[in-house]
Amino acid sequence: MSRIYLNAFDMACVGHQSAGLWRHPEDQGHRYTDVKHWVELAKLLDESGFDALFLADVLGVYDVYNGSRDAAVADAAQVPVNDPTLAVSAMAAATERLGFGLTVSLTYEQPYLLARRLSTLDHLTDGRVAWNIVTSYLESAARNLGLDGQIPHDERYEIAEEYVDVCYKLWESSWEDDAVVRDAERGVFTDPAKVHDIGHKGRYFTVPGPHLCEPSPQRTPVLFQAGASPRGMKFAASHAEAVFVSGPSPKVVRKSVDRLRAAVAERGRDPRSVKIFTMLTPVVAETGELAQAKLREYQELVSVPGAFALFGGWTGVDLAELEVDEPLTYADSDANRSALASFTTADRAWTPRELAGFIGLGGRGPVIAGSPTEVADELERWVEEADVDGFNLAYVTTPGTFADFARLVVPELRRRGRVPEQTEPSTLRERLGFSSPRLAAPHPGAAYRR
Ligand SMILES: Cc1cc2nc3c(=O)[nH]c(=O)nc-3n(C[C@H](O)[C@H](O)[C@H](O)COP(=O)(O)O)c2cc1C
Repeated sequence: MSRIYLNAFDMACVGHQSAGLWRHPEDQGHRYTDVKHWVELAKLLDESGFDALFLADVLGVYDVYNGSRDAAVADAAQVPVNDPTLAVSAMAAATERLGFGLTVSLTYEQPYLLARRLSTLDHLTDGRVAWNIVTSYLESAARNLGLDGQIPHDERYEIAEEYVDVCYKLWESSWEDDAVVRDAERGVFTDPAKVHDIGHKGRYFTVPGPHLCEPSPQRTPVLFQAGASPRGMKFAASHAEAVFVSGPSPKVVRKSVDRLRAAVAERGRDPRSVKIFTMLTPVVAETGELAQAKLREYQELVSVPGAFALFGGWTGVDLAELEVDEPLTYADSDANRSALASFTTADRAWTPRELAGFIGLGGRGPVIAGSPTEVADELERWVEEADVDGFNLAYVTTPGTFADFARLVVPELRRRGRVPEQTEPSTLRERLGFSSPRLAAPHPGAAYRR
């Protein structure tokens, strides 16, 4: 019986994937500015057996729907949004096992800075950090970060290839393991002979010097990737140790998973070593009837404009320009291509009316409502049919969705041997099944190790 990995999927904002649900009396999303909110959530997840808290991020507002940001702003649809990385140290100090998957776009920040930030967090979390490598998708982000518009989709991945190369050099090869000697007698804290310049001069980046940080427990954080266009998948096949995908059905997700595992194998890596997570929103109660009643209550609070604002940002498609029963068509854009493909070419073309009923709760992934056994059955079906290793569980209300899942579904998954009893503290890489805290060959980053 294979293990099912569980991440809680959240964002440093009020409304993440379920637009309008901030109006639910139990929702605590508005406390995203309170560090205690994050610490309480981290403790809940840590104590109940979640593997990681996975935090999404965007660097712009969603302003495609109706050509305006008003719907997103009014509905708190991923705006206001704070920096996701800053509460992590506080959460790490209050937990021992929980990993932290941090989405940071590489499109608008120099690798030298990001490598330092992630090394710092790897130190402060005792090796429990993952970097979700994304290249962004919002025009509004590009414009506010000094560009006229987005860098073309595939070129962003070309930049990404060089970007991670710089990071590997900084993380893996700049400081030798025994560089820090702390020899008080000789007056040497770090042996200068064991700190090396990386001497990187490439097409996009120049970094002559050494990394600013001494080696952290994992050196390179666990590398997640999210982006499943053909170019995105090529990138993932080389670099990702874990991949985050999404889709409305196991059939749609399975297509991406098969392509991805085949591409990983082509690069000489074990396709099963790459852990694949898909997005899913659980609505669970003691009985199936209670769960269905809860679902109906949630559905009444969905904001369709808020949901369409999110969809517009993800895909670049303004649903206001379509008739309500007009099927969507696929066209390449500089937004998130796999998001649009999953509602057009991957299976069938959805209409705005259908999307309104689907993405309002749980965004681009499915909502599974039921009793603990029904939800566990569905998770097992997804694992089987989509061939995924785990889930990024999105919330309808926070922390309510996570607390219900922890109380009702985790014990059921444990009974089925899908989730282990509380494990010993370890690095996140080891928790995800790798034998060492460090990147393992044949990962390209491991080649830089001295
Ligand atoms: C499931 C999933 C989640 C994603 N989450 C984020 C995110 O939180 N922030 C972000 O900037 N991009 C995110 N992305 C998109 C990536 O930025 C990606 O590099 C870019 O949109 C191109 O995606 P594509 O290769 O699927 O076209 C996500 C993509 C997927 C498939």
